[in-house]
Amino acid sequence: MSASHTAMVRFTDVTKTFKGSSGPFNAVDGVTLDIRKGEIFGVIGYSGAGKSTLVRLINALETVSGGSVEVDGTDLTGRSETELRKVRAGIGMIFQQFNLLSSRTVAGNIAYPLKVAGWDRARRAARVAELLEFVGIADKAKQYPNKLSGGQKQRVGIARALATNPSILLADEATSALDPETTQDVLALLKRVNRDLGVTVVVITHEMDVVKSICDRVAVMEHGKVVESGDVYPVFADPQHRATRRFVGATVKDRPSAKVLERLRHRHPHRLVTVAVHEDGSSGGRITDVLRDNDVQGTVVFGGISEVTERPFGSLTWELAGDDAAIERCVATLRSYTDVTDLGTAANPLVDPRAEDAAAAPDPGVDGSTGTAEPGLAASAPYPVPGSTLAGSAEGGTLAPGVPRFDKPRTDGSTEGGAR
Ligand SMILES: Nc1ncnc2c1ncn2[C@@H]1O[C@H](COP(=O)(O)OP(=O)(O)OP(=O)(O)O)[C@@H](O)[C@H]1O
Repeated sequence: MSASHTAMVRFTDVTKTFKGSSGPFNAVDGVTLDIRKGEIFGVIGYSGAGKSTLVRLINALETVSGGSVEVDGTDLTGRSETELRKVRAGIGMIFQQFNLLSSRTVAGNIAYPLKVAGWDRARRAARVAELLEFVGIADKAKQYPNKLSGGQKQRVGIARALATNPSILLADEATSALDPETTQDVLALLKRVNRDLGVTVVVITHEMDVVKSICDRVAVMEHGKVVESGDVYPVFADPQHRATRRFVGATVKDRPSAKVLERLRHRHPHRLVTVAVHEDGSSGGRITDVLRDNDVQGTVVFGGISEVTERPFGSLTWELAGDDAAIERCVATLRSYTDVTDLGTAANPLVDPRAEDAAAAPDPGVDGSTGTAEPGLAASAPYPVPGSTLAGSAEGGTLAPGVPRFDKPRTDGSTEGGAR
């Protein structure tokens, strides 16, 4: 559904202090943020960043130490338990481990919150049938949770969370225990919950892929603070904070890391430049025009294009060979309409700070300040483009027949021609 600009949740200078083993610390530290009615909002951060605490403040499972949280216009500060229960009734929640009652059937799990809310048997049965249909597991009504797959369990969790018609759904790492294919199915269901039912969805995750797939806007958290927030596409296209660059780099994997770059330079000693492919997806054709007009030979030696919020996103790294002045003219022209990162030549190498940040991305389960693990490297994707040559020996190997052209981005979110 299209989001309005009215705040469904408003955090104003919110702090949550816990007692730690070495004294009090702020798990949430001065957060000011609006989550709009009707949007899918992502909160991303490494383990311990404060995401769960922030979200638990929305349904008053935690209370603020400072600042205020408003839900649909109601300030939660100083409310009685009875008043908070009313607010909570409008908020559903799903969890990584599903939290289903093992002693109840699927139907029994979904009916449970309706029973608590005092619905009579006939109304409960009708609502449960409707929800089972909506989440696509009508045939599993009489099964017990231990007979279900992870994806089916999460569908039960979603149906249960939606039972009393909440206006907000909080999803705390809801796909983290699922395989990639099931993750996509559950994310598609969350999108339907948002679009068809008008529910505002707040997604907590440590995976930028989740944000990339379904979120309208995102907040990046580190050490209790929101370090960056905004519409998902611009955050991907121009990440400002190091933590954001790490998340983006780890999911898109379109830029060669220092190690890969070193190998590329052996095979491609001429000028290397990384050219961003954004929004309208037309930069591919324009690059070849610019090269042709300046009599510069271009070869794609690395790259990846996928989709972010259903728009093309990624970059291609080119080797440019020709007259120095002509190459400078090409780079200047390309810079007039897209982002160009100059990687220099084998003799005069330059680094890409974004690729460096991505390569330094820690394991998602680890706090961002301490990790040093390197994410998997994308194999490069050499493929022919009009007016340019193919890097026969480029990183990552051979040219598969039918490899799509770079100006036709794939829609499955994967790196073209490369392992992910
Ligand atoms: N009730 C509590 N008492 C004390 N410390 C807490 C409490 N709840 C959370 N914390 C601490 O607050 C910090 C933030 O935790 P939080 O669970 O919000 O982070 P997170 O980003 O959701 O991480 P994860 O993905 O690992 O759950 C962590 O250091 C955590 O140990």
